[in-house]
Amino acid sequence: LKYLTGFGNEHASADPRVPDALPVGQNSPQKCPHGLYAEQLSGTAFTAPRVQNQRSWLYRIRPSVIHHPFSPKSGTKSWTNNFSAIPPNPNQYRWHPFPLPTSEGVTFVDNLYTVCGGGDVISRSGLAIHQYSCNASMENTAMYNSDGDFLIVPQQGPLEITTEFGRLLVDSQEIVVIPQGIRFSVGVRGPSRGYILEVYGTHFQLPDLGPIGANGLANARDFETPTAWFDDLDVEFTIVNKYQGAWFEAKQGHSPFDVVGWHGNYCPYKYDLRKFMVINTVSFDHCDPSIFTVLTAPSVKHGTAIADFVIFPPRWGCAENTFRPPYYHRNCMSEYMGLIAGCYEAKEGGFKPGGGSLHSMMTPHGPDFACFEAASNAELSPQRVAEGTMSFMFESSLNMAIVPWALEANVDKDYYKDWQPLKKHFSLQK
Ligand SMILES: O=C(O)Cc1cc(O)ccc1O
Ligand SMILES: [Fe+2]
Repeated sequence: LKYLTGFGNEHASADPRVPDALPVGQNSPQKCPHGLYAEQLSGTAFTAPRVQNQRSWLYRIRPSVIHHPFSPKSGTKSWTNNFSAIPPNPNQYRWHPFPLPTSEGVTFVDNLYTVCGGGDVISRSGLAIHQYSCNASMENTAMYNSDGDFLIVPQQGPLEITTEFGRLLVDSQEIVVIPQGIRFSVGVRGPSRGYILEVYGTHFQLPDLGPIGANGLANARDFETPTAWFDDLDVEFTIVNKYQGAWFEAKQGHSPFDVVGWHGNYCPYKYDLRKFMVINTVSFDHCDPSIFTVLTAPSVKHGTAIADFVIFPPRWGCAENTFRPPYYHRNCMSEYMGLIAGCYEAKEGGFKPGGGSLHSMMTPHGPDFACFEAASNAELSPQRVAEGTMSFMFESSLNMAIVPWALEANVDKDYYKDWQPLKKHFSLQK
């Protein structure tokens, strides 16, 4: 697969079978090349400031409008975007790895599972955190989200994603962003599992680098957008739509992946987390995890995100006279964590790949007992931190509610015991 590189670029792409598919010098000629239809997909208000404005023009065999009416889709009982009526729960939560399907033929769209979230889709500000697990490819089915953007983090199994903009292969240790409204279909090669961060009313952007300078963290050139690819299939297709947190489906007589060429800056993209340029202390103390921000979905309050996507990649630890793992802390933000591979530096046990944890607003957390004792007594030579690891955090300025089913299923009921053995080391003698 070929990709176009760069974050937020104004791209143009035509399927190599029809290299002159794009109109020249204008978006909407009286007749488009090759009898294609022009269709604009807007990702921001028409009048959004130029630096934020996002839209793409799609040149397709048929416009998206040719479909039958939507009716409610069944089988989505573990999904919600409505967090307003859920009883609050301030406890530390940890979940065992999310189970893989136990029967055959389970597709991505069939097995989506909400864990927690906050804000709301109607007033267009908020987030939701979900998991998926599946073992079959979506056939003649496409989905799109009217409510917001999906940032998908595969933990096990590569995803073969077909979109209106072309095809992407997204393996574990990579992430993909499918912005609001873009139709896509997910293929898998076997049992597959991962996490989804959904944000509404905002889009992901690269964080400012401030004094770091012009380079570093996730470099813009490492983001990859698909190149145009179309199929011309006159077969029955199901279009699945999530709208105001509810799932619908509609039939149409052709493939929605019929975009022969497109141009614009509103498109899906993927990023390989192993390309992240890690910045950290070379003197002393533990830096705040904001140094590991890959993407941020800003709120209207500057510097305060609806959600940050933060990773903890392998790196060197060399801080002197320092307790090197994460500090104990209480945060005015909500922190959901997941583990893609390996072991997380603040936990010696219990937190497993495919699992998750939530430390809600002001809920205390930090290294478990074994981690504290080991790191307090470790020799402070330069050390690789957690070779082969990749964990992440979805950090939000919103207060999140845990959905009722995630308070029951898969919960590690012993999580609080991680900290109970922490000893009193205090002594009046220095
Ligand atoms: O809670 C966590 O493990 C995430 C985290 C990591 C870190 O290095 C500093 C603060 C923080 O919240
Ligand atoms: Fe934390």
